[in-house]
Amino acid sequence: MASPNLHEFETRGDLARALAQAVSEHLAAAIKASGGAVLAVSGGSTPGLFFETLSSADIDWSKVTVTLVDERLVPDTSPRSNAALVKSKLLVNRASAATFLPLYKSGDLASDTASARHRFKALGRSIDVAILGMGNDGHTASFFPDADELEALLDPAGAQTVSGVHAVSAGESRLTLTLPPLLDAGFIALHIEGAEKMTTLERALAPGAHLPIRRVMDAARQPVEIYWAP
Ligand SMILES: O=C(O)[C@H](O)[C@@H](O)[C@H](O)[C@H](O)COP(=O)(O)O
Repeated sequence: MASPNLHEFETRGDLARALAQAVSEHLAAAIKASGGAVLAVSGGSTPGLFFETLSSADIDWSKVTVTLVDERLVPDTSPRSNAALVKSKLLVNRASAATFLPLYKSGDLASDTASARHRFKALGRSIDVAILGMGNDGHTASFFPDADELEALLDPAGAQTVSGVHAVSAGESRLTLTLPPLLDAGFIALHIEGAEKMTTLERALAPGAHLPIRRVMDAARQPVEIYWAP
C-alpha cells in the first residue's frame, strides 16, 4: 500500500478551498499535457461546498469531462440523484462549460451499465482526478461491504469499467465505476468530514482491516490524499 497522506483542516471551508485548488491544478496540468481532462466525483451529502468552490476555478472547463464515481439508480429529478447534485453545485459558474457524462440513463440497470461502459470507453482516456467519499460502513464509490458484486468491483485486474451494484445497505440499486478506472487516476482524493468519518477511517487503516476503502488504498499505485475537516 502506498501510505495515504492525511490533510486535516480547521474548517470545511478551508478544506473545500484546498481541495478545489489541488483538483484544479491537476486538471489544468492534464489539459496542458493532453488537451483534455476527466474528473470523476462522488455524490452524497459531503461534497456540496467543495463543488461550489471548484465551480469557480479558473481553468479551461470546456476541455474537462465530469463524470460520477457512482450513482443511485434514480433519474436526475430525484433528490437522491448524484447527477442532480453535480448539475446544481458543480456544473455552474465557470464549470458550466464542462461536459457531463452521467451514469444513469433509463433506469434499467443492465442497459444503463452497458451504456455507461460504452460512453466511458468512447472518452478514449482514463480518469485524471477521482474524488472519493466514504460511508461509515467503510464503503467508497458503491463498493458496499454487503454488495453482491463486491469482489468483482474490487478486482484490480477486472475487465469492466462500470458495474451495477445490488446491496441491501445501499437502498436502491447503484451504478459504479469499478476499481481499475479509479486506480488509473493520477490524483485520488478521499473527502470526508466529521468525527464519525475519522473514526471509521482509523478503523479502516488499522492493521489487518479489509473495509472497501482500505482495499482501494491498498491497491492504489500512488498515495490516496485524504482531506478531512471536523
Ligand atoms: O452515492 C453515494 O452515496 C456516494 O457516491 C457515496 O460513495 C458517498 O461518497 C458515501 O456514501 C458518503 O456519503 P455522504 O457524503 O453522504 O456521507
